[in-house]
Amino acid sequence: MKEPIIAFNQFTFKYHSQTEPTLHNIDATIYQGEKVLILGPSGSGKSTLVHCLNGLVPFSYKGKIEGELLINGQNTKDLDIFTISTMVGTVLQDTDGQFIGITVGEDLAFSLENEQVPQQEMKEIVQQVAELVEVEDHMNHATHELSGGQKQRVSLGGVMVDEKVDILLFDEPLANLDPATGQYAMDLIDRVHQETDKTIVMIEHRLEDALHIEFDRVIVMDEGKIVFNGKPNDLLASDVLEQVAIREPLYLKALKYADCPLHSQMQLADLTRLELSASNKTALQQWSIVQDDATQSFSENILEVHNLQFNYAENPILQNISFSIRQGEMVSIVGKNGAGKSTLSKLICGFEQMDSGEILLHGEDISNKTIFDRASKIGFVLQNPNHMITKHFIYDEIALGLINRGYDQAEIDKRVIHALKVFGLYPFRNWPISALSYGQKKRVTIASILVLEPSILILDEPTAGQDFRHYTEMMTFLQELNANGTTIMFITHDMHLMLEYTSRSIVLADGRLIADRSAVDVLTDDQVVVKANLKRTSLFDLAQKANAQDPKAFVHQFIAYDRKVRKRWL
Ligand SMILES: Nc1ncnc2c1ncn2[C@@H]1O[C@H](COP(=O)(O)OP(=O)(O)OP(=O)(O)O)[C@@H](O)[C@H]1O
Ligand SMILES: Nc1ncnc2c1ncn2[C@@H]1O[C@H](COP(=O)(O)OP(=O)(O)OP(=O)(O)O)[C@@H](O)[C@H]1O
Repeated sequence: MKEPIIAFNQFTFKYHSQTEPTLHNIDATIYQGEKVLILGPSGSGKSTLVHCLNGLVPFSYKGKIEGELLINGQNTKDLDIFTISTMVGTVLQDTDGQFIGITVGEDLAFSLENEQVPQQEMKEIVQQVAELVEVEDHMNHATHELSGGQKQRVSLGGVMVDEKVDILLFDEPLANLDPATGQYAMDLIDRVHQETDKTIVMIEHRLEDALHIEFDRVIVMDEGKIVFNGKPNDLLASDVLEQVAIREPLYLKALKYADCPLHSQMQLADLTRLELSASNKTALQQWSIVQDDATQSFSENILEVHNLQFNYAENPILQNISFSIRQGEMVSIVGKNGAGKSTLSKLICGFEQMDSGEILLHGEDISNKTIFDRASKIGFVLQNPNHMITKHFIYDEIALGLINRGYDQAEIDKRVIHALKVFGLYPFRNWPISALSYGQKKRVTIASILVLEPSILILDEPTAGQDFRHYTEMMTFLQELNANGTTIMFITHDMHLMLEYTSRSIVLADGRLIADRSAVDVLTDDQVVVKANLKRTSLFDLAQKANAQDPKAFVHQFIAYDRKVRKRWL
């Protein structure tokens, strides 16, 4: 039997600024070398739990602790943050808060420098790790010049360099990674685990992607309490995930919709090993075919991009990009980390100036328009909410754009209160933004743009860091907005989101547009999938495994049925 490495005993934690504890009576033991996944809806206390483990609670985030937390048998109340950091390494949810070095190379070398590792050895280790996380071409780049996914890779590399820590904590390591890199990151974490026997604790909303590797245990949290602590297959056979509104792997949801009972012996956590009986297969094949593929017709182009070219210094970032968006469309922009998706959005909104090409809005060239001018027509929601937020209180943040545009107080109140309600933020309206979870902050930033009622809305990964209920609410809200005439473009790494909500996908790889087709067509074209680091949805694989006649129709059927079921939540 392995030794306990982490033990929460009747552990309760209350932030000073809160009236109620965020964590209640947590009892959980994690053993040396275990791989544990922590799930839970937004605001359930997952990050707080992780912060207790790495010492940020109570050293940076003050509050009151009751009960005890032991790491390696030592009570954390007797330890300082430096000692904790020698035992626990963390990849934070917001990677920007974590970078120490100015360049990628310096950042990766930081912990080795602290340990006074000889120069030559340090260089070799840093090079090796940079190659592992595929950032070796960016060693001299400043960390703020990286794309979201590249930052995530450097953070992963940062903890892997650090050989002395026994426990590795990952707070949503997949949030900004493209699907293929996400799988690669999970494999990498698994490999580090196999080679070092470190204890791995991971928080991840993308359950299906996390289950790409085998976890020993899953802990599910809800409202600061543990509601499940057991094997992945047992969890997947239970209805716990449904109760706390966490998205189950799609292939399992499809089995449930087709009335196939799930048992933990069916190897539910791994689609490649999933055991389907003959009757399961028949049930899936008979899944009635509903084509909801009504082709929409759109009128004029609202946005046109012609031969756009953009370099950062000497580096070509976007080359020869041309596409158009029609009034009323909802389009996804997908592709590899660093492909240029965020840069493209910044060029459209005027945060960067293109080197050549043309951008037309309603047929008019907007190249000379300022960011402020463009912002009343084109709303842009950044990937990282902390890059957008400037105010202390939620209400003020959402009202800011309206105040800048000179709306009267009554109109401001009306719009802000409506947005607070729609985004589930009304109960928190008087809170400081610093007391919100990452997902909650993200919703504040989207609300702050939507109150301006732009005619095109561009969102950079709107659902990253959101739990499933908020994901559904957000996407339903965007759909309604779209149905009422707002044209929407969003960047996403979530393949099912792209399939479910957008009729058309623009695919970028290495600065070039490599496909502009229906989402289903994109995801069934293996060449495009490989080139742009995308991933087929598991629904296709399940349909094939069940010998269903038409896997595409199976996916459509799932989307239509699932949408009806989820409408009941709203
Ligand atoms: N620094 C803080 N000060 C005060 N309260 C906080 C602070 N950070 C978090 N909280 C409170 O703790 C609750 C849980 O936040 P936490 O970040 O642990 O949730 P989470 O499960 O990780 O959510 P998400 O999935 O959205 O990141 C929040 O709803 C908020 O009320
Ligand atoms: N300020 C900057 N200076 C120099 N290079 C930059 C800067 N910002 C981004 N880059 C580079 O431009 C390329 C495109 O970045 P961009 O953020 O547009 O990618 P992305 O497709 O949105 O990626 P992700 O999916 O990881 O968010 C990357 O190689 C990145 O390193």
